Amino acid sequence: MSTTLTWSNQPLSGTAQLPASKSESNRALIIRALAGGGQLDNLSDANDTQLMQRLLANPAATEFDAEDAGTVMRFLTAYLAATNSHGLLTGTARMQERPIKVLVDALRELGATISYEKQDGYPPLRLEGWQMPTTSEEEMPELAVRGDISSQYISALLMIAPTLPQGLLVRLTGKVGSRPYIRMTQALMQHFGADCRDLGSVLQVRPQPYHPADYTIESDWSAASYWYAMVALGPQGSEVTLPGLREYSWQGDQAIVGIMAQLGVATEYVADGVRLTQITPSTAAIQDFTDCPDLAQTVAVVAAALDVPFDMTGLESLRIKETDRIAALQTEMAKFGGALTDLGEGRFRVSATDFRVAGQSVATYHDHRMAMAFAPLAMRGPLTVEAPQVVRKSYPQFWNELQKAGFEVK
Ligand SMILES: O=C(O)C1=C[C@@H](OP(=O)(O)O)[C@@H](O)[C@H](O)C1
Ligand SMILES: C=C(OP(=O)(O)O)C(=O)O
Repeated sequence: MSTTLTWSNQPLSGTAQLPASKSESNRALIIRALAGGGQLDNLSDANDTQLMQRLLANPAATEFDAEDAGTVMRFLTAYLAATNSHGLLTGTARMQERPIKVLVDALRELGATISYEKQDGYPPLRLEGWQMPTTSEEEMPELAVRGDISSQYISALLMIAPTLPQGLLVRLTGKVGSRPYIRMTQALMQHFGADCRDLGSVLQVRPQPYHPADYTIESDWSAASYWYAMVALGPQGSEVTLPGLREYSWQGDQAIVGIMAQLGVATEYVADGVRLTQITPSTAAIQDFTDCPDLAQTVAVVAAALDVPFDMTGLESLRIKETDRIAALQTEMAKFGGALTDLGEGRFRVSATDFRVAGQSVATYHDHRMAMAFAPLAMRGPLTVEAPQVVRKSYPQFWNELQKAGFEVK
């Protein structure tokens, strides 16, 4: 299946609906389950969140399928271990290639019995209960956890920490990627009454139980990035309003505001969200994506289409996400005249030679962000997106919203 997109040549205008943040939603669901209650408003309709809800609703199951959802796989591993559950935790073929050893090693140190069903270090996992090691009464267990593969391991450990008899001290080692996601975890934990402290490379959680609390999930800043791209690439005068985004956000992908200011989009905070308008883009730019890896695809495509030479660093984690996002970007950008060149030492350069959108077909590699990052190119010419249903992972209404905004979606 594929979807063909065409744009009318009119400026983009109006209001677009975003999904709620899947990162906030999936944390709130885990923490609420540990807190024993609380009202969550505006939970995401993303498949990743619907899935988390279904799996948490049936804790006595013997098999849990996290599909392609990284947060579900990682957060549930810790949650099921800490709640002394027994069962198999599995996922898609790609999920079985996404590493989980750092988290499993940490949980084993804390007393969980977990084994690998297939390949060491990767799902599926067999969980066989939890036995706290006998340490002296007051001793807070301390774990050294590397931060350079996925922050989701650290978030997963932090969220279960208030339920451990002595709490937990996590000492982060190496380069720490996706740090804002760790801060979001701590913020939500605190909202539900946990005592967690950020001492730089040491994160401390005291054994103080969660209490039920209510929370309204913010809209998703990563999803907003695709509307930034449409304003950047749209005809002169394009603008859009995105409700549900907050000026003081827990989401690191709010970094899109500063990045897109360099690529021709101004952000104004309005009563209930943001309004995006066009401004003149920079002639060249550089950006570190260590804190906001999910924005990399959107930005690479826009920079190439605008022919703004753009240097990107901090892309290490992109190779182990829904697909190898570096390879996928390189292959698909080349179809239009764009390039993402590896300059070595972690630096990539986006460039373009006669960038043109003229009916090309974009492959999506089971990756929602490949579909959504390339779709805005349709503002510049007709475009086909293969396997368009991939967007359901984080933004099921994406194509409907494009249609409402004036795209022909066939
Ligand atoms: O904790 C989270 O909600 C997420 C953390 C990030 O992953 P990594 O920590 O693996 O970079 C991000 O890419 C993912 O989409 C969501
Ligand atoms: C990487 C992503 O998700 P996850 O790691 O949770 O599968 C994403 O949504 O871009």
